[in-house]
Amino acid sequence: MSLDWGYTDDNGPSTWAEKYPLAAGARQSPVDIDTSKATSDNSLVDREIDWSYPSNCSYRIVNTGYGWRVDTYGDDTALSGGPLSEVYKLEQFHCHWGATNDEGSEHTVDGKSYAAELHLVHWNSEKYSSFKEAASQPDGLAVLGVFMEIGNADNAELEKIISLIPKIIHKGQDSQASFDLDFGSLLPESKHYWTYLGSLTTPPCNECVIWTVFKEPITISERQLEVFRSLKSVGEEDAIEPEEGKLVKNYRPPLPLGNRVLRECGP
Ligand SMILES: CCCSc1c(F)c(F)c(S(=O)(=O)NC)c(F)c1F
Ligand SMILES: [Zn+2]
Repeated sequence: MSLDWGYTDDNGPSTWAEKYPLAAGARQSPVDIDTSKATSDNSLVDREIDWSYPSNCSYRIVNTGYGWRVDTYGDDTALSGGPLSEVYKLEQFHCHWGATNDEGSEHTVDGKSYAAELHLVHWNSEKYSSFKEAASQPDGLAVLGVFMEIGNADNAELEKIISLIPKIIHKGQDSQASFDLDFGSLLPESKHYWTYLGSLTTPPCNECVIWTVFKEPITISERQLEVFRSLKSVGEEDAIEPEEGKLVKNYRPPLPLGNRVLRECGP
């Protein structure tokens, strides 16, 4: 069964606008972060970006066919400050990666790619009554982007998620788990970031995201990244060869920033 969209030559990012016209919009993500174009904004410093996540929660991890996604039950989560005028709740987090370690992030910095990029997706629960409604509004979602670079050691917090991946190798499989997750360890120590107005980086590419991309990467080991690449984009019932259907990459290359403002907080 052919996918409506994906990351192969036949259905990849260059074809998305044929079925998802928003993908051709002027407020698309990701972008290349040209650091020479970033402008400092004291209002970002005055209202420090702040988050609160539970240390222990039950989560659902699912193979979407485009990667893994951890659904959080965001009642006692909160993201505020920085570029945000309201309080946002965490809906889910997921990751984008490439076939080799020299590609994989969606945002790039002065043309440099990282090996992967973690996205924590929040929705404006102060203004809107559901995630679905928020995803259709220009200030509906707030996504934290965290670059991931290869390190020698495993990332202990990510390992709690990665250990569940063998249970969701095929599209549509999911696993319920209750574990302590220190979200703080999934975010860099430095709160320095770039921010701009953008979109979902996957179809339907709604232009509903206030992006906050942290300057400091976190680390992931090569072994952990290989586990990501073992996920399959097809269901267990799809009879294919063992090496076929592997999700070796799921990133969208950068789109033009155009006349959008790119602001930064911190050097
Ligand atoms: C209607 C959206 C379904 S939830 C979702 C998602 F599945 C996704 F992949 C991204 S992303 O664009 O890839 N990363 C920021 C999102 F932002 C999301 F909100
Ligand atoms: Zn994403």
